[in-house]
Amino acid sequence: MEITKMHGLGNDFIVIDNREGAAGDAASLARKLCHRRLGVGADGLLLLEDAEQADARMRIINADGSEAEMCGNGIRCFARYFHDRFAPDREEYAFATLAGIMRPRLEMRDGRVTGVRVDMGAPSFDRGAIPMAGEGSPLNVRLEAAGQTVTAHCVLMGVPHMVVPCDSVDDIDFAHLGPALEAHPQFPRKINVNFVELTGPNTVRVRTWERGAGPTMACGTGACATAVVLNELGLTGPAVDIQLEAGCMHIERAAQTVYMTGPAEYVFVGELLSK
Ligand SMILES: N[C@@H](CCC[C@H](N)C(=O)O)C(=O)O
Repeated sequence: MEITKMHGLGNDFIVIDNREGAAGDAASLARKLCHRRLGVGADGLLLLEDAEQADARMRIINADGSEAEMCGNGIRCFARYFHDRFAPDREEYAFATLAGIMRPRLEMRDGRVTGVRVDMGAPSFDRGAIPMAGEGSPLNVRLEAAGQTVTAHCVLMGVPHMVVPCDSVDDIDFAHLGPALEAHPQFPRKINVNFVELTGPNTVRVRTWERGAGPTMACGTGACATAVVLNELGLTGPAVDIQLEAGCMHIERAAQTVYMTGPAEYVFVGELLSK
């Protein structure tokens, strides 16, 4: 079976053409291949499947085998993969995901893909949609986790996200707070956790602890969630640069949607000898 390793700002994926069911039991394949020592190493699997009302379906299986509704960095990689293999004459695609249809557009220079801009759809502050137990606005929640009290702002951006502003993302107890908040009992389907630090009027550093994958180098839906929440709180304008260890993602909040722009890179194409 052919596998393609790709990444978006270090959030890494193994892409598999699963139109003929090559992946088999996707959860156990993800756990095996994503393992950093016993497998290839990745934050998740991206499976390409047929879709009726879109160019293709993208499924995202986290490293722990759980299936997520959407993946921002993943869809940029998926768009580049789809372009190179199936539709090199086009630059815009519609991909079905569990969070609805996503519309990436490739940015090209001299015939090369330099980035991908994606219409990520509308954020939701509906408690039931996130989903989140209790009452009141998800935009201002106090939570007890890992012996600390945390003020969090929650939003559904295809997948559930919590945004936790802090003075410095380097000084938080990431290793304990991340998993404790991810699995906090108030979130029945768990949640992605973004610790965010404003570094300028419209620039933000983000450290994400992902549901089903733990610490990742970047999170596309997390970057969108961060931009939406900070804008909603009046702390930034509608467009922000999200600063990550491996580079930058640009997020723009529009009236009914959010646009994410960032890179999508290949690591290698290889053959898996046994599942
Ligand atoms: N890395 C992703 C999000 C992947 C899904 C997430 N782990 C979840 O389970 O919600 C991104 O770039 O958006």
